[in-house]
Amino acid sequence: MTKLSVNINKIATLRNSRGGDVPNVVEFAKDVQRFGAEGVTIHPRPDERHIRYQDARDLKPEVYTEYNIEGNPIESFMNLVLEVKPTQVTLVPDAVDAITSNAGWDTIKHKDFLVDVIKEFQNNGIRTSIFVDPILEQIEGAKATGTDRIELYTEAFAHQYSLGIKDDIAPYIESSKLANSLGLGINAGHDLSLDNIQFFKENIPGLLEVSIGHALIAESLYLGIENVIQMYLHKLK
Ligand SMILES: CC(=O)[C@@H](O)[C@H](O)COP(=O)(O)O
Ligand SMILES: NCC(=O)COP(=O)(O)O
Repeated sequence: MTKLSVNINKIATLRNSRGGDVPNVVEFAKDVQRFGAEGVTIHPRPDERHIRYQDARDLKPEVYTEYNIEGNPIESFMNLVLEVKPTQVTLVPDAVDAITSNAGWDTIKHKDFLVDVIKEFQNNGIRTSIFVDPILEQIEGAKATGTDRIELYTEAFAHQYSLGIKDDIAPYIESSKLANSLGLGINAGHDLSLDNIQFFKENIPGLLEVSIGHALIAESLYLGIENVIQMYLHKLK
């Protein structure tokens, strides 16, 4: 069974665009769990352009499913995660000015750094996952860091799938088989959607969790807009 963790970054983006508290990210997190989501993911970035560090703290008492915090383990992020103690931390090597995550770790080059950081989180009872491209050497390198899980970076798969090219699932299948044989748990994320999720899930053995944000929020708008328009029209009669 694969758990769905809803990434609520985009709810914070919308809230921040008006400076108030609409939509409220904590209420949204409570709702997605009430509707069946099995986890809540946030990715606080250093510029706090969407999720703020204070959101991470405010969410803690309300996330009773899996709480997953993603980010680059710079000092401020590490302190935040060690304070909040989520279920899982997902380490992502993104640059401060990155528009969104755009690469997995080089687990070989950054092995010593990752070993130290991962140990620190695990010693505090926090499960670790590291964001990786579907490259066999990088999966072996991930194993050597001591991480509990990997998160497969699915942007390349999603892009090819949207063009009708399904063969690019192959490196993800090979990487998953290797991860399973090494005892690494497998998560996946980035640009997964209603369109591609079933194909991805059916092909990846041992997929434990997917975190989905951008497409899921856009799909919620598309699928919810008719209902809301009807409600306005009713009030305007
Ligand atoms: C690691 C990953 O793929 C997601 O966290 C994604 O990067 C979402 O972050 P943004 O919402 O800032 O694009
Ligand atoms: N880890 C991936 C994630 O949380 C959401 O990525 P996306 O669906 O916003 O691309």
